[in-house]
Amino acid sequence: MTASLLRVAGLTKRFGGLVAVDQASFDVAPGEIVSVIGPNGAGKTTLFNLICRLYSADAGSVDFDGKNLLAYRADQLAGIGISRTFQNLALFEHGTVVENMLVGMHSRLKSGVLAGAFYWGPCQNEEIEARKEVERIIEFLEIEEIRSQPVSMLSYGLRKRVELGRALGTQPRLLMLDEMVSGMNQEETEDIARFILDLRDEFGIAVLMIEHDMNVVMDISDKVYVLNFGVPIASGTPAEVSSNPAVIDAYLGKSAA
Ligand SMILES: Nc1ncnc2c1ncn2[C@@H]1O[C@H](COP(=O)(O)OP(=O)(O)OP(=O)(O)O)[C@@H](O)[C@H]1O
Repeated sequence: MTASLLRVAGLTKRFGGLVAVDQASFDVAPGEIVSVIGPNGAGKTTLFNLICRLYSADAGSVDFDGKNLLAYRADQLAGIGISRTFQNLALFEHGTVVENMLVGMHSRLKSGVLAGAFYWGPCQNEEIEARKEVERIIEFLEIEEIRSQPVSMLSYGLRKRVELGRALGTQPRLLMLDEMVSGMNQEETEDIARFILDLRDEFGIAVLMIEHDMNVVMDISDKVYVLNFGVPIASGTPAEVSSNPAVIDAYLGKSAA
């Protein structure tokens, strides 16, 4: 049996009378790509926000690498190996590609703000290491040519790639991607799908992603977890889930079945 990196058990969130996530339970193994899918309002973003500690859970547990994740604050997650992108781009618009990536990395650098301001001793070494790491990520994501451009000048697809790069800057073991390819054209989508596979294959990074693009989900996921009205209705390989009658009903409606 593969040890799990992330284990979600019975995770529940209520907003007043609405149960937005109702006893979600699933595992992500090291180096595994797991997609969370479901129709609009199914509870996917709420599930992500629970795992990322933006919301507190009403019931259930989340363990990451054997640690009780619910005991951590959102700002501590990068330090223990979890990184996330957001549905809406969250970049520093006037900064260059390199600057945006460095901002992401500073959350995990150990030197204090004062040392950073004066570029002292250990801080100087960390800064050099951070810049080397940024260069590795830039090469991996094939964005050398735009490294000095302000993010505001870039196409949507390239901005998303920069956001992915920034998330990688914290050297995560689990990367959480929220609708990474929404709004992308086919070529941009295929590029991102390839990068996600390479992240797993080359660096062993596990990926938990919310994704509406079913081609991407079916092509690259090891496992798929399906929510509908907050309730888990299926989990399994892409082939198992796509032939599951409950999933077909949830997406197409019973009348189409
Ligand atoms: N902060 C909140 N307060 C009250 N209700 C909320 C809140 N956040 C989400 N909800 C409700 O919880 C349910 C699940 O929403 P959620 O955004 O998690 O779904 P989703 O699957 O991510 O949807 P989408 O695919 O449209 O992004 C919805 O009915 C939504 O209206």
